[in-house]
Amino acid sequence: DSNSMAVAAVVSPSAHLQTTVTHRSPRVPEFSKDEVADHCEIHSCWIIVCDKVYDVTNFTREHPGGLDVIMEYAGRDATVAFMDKGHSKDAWIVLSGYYIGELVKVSDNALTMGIGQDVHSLMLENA
Ligand code: HEM
Repeated sequence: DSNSMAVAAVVSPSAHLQTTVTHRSPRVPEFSKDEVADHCEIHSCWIIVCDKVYDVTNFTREHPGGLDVIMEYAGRDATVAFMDKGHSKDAWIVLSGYYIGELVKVSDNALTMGIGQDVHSLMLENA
């Protein structure tokens, strides 16, 4: 029925704007901070950069800057570290190859109240 259909504008990792029709399930996978945090090991290493989630498991050993600096951020937000190092455009392209989805957005209200991710996790748990 028409209620279960939604038209969504989705920005793909390659930054092409697409209009797509979805049937309740979101087109781009979304992960909570807790889900990302579960992937903090050498055999499964996810990181967050600019609210996007990357599975860099197969890259850690190839990283020109070394395995350790990435593992320091395994399961966590590496935005500041990644930016501070001043990675090249190539590094951003390499990173984009490991994109798996978006970090869940928290409602503006929750953010304004300063509660953020915690509230969203509770909502998911009680859904
Ligand atoms: C996980 C995503 C990451 C990717 C895809 C990535 C990619 C790269 C690439 C391609 C280079 C080669 C130089 C360049 O192109 O800029 C590089 C170098 C480097 N990266 Fe990363 N990097 C990542 C995360 C990090 C993090 C979290 C740190 C933490 C500080 C870091 C620190 C460095 C350092 C220090 C170098 C310089 C190595 C050298 O002396 O040549 N990288 N990275």
